[in-house]
Amino acid sequence: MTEPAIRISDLHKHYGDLHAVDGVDLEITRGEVFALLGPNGAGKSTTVEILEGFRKRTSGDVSVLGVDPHHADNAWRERVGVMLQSTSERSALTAREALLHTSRYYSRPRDVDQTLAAVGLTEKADAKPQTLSGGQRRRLDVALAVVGRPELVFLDEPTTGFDPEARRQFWQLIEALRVDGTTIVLTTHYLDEADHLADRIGIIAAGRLVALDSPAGLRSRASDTRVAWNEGGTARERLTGEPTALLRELLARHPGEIPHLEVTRPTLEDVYLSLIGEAHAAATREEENAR
Ligand SMILES: Nc1ncnc2c1ncn2[C@@H]1O[C@H](COP(=O)(O)OP(=O)(O)OP(=O)(O)O)[C@@H](O)[C@H]1O
Repeated sequence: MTEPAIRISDLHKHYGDLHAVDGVDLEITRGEVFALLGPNGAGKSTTVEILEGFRKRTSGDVSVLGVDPHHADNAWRERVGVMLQSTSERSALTAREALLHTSRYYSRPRDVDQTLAAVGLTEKADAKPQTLSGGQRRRLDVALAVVGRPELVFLDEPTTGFDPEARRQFWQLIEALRVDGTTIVLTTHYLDEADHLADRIGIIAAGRLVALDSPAGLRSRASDTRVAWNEGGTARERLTGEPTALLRELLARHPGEIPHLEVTRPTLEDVYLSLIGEAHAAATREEENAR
């Protein structure tokens, strides 16, 4: 079996009394696109920064591309792409110059102009970062993270501030990286993004991994489908685990069209919100028991 890209075992990070990461176990396979979701303050960035080698852990074992990131050297850095939050903000270099400069640190970099095109910045190649919009600057940050052709790339909230078209373009870039065999770890607050891109999703709440599954696997945890229709001028709605049986019943009652029929499968957002709600309820119970 090949070594996973990332292996985390019983990871803890404490800031004083706060357990920002509270016993996370996780393996991410090579070539996988993995999305880490969770509410603000859940511990996503802390976890990712430990994996990037930028933050010291309190305890636990971490291996990234076979190396403990806390003791990583330049050879390891070359294999790992990191999207820093708006690194490009205060650069005196143009977008193309910044990419060229960064690409020189790598032995097999991507073509700079192709990378600019992949993030939709060709027209802004000669612009200085401070003249770019927030979304464009973030696209440059993404380009800087991938120009070195890393084996593994960390993208922390990569599409925050992107317009819908830029987000679709970013999704295409991720698909292209996936085809290249790049392992991708991204954090996001956009559930549709995780649903669209990720092979697996990890949901983290209060420093603990509360779910780990494929998008389809997560969606299937919500059993109830919403069926809405109109009966005798009154809007009706039912949540059911057996929508087909309900539809048969309705068809028998309505020989023609069922008026205003709507059948809605639960979304990933429904499942996410219910998991986060359960995690908060469990944390509150634990706190009360500890008192
Ligand atoms: N340097 C620090 N010192 C003290 N507490 C910190 C520090 N960095 C983060 N925290 C706390 O640790 C917790 C986890 O923060 P983290 O940034 O990992 O969350 P996150 O899931 O990335 O949130 P967001 O979605 O808002 O980016 C938060 O309660 C935060 O306030």
